[in-house]
Amino acid sequence: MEIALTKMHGLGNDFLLADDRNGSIAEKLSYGELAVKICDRHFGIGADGLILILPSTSCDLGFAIYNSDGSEAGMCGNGIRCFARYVYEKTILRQKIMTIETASGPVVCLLENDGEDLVTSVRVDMGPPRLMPEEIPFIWPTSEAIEVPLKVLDQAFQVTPVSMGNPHAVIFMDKIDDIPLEVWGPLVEKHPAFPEKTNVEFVEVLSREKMRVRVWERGAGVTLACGTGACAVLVAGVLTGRSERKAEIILPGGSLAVEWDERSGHLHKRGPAEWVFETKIKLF
Ligand SMILES: N[C@H](CCC[C@H](N)C(=O)O)C(=O)O
Repeated sequence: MEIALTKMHGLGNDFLLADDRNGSIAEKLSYGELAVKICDRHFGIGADGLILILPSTSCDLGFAIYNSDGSEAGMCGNGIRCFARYVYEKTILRQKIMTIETASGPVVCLLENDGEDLVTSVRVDMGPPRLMPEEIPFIWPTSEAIEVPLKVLDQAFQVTPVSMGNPHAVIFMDKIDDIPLEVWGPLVEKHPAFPEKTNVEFVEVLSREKMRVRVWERGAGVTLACGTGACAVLVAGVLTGRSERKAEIILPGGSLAVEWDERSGHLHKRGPAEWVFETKIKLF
């Protein structure tokens, strides 16, 4: 079976995109199986995840995201920008404002471009944060969980759980450069308080408008950036009194401008989406 794949990235958070609007891939193998095969950085092409372009009866198009471990996620902030640029420049959907159906609800993207009609950045209305423990999900006895204790090894982290359609555990620290991310990350990701596991963001506050983040992603491990994570960090920064509602979120792969709009309650973020290469693979 031959599959056309396009590699793109958003701040180094890299994805393989496949157009399966006709369902020809899904007929042969599950998207989770395909993700595991092609995202492996040694036995496959290598990526943090697989993104599918799908039909939709309620929105302009459908979007699905599978992590490199084959698990499906409800949303992907960097991936949706790549998706929007892909469908626009491949003339699948030649409109600058598009509504995309995702597993966690509709998302609106606005394409920005230079004179040559090449997309230079994408603004995304990411919708509202979900903060009730049962929405995240996070096992907690009360309706509010802001900076609550989470025991991991000899650490008692203060966690602010936030969902952007996928779960995030935001942990503020004085310094993040020397933390054992590959030790703490998976322990928080798989902590029993998060029944569907969680993405993990360790945050260093530089000012009320600037925060630095290191990310351990659910189902993917260390990534250079996480768009939903950047939104979750801003929400946690506001809820804990550390940040304004508009801030620069600095990730290892680059920065995202994120705003928690007071009027709508929605998160808005703006960032790049880059092409890497196109290929066709034969799966054996
Ligand atoms: N690993 C995430 C999905 C990818 C999200 C991330 N790449 C982003 O840009 O938001 C999860 O399992 O919820």
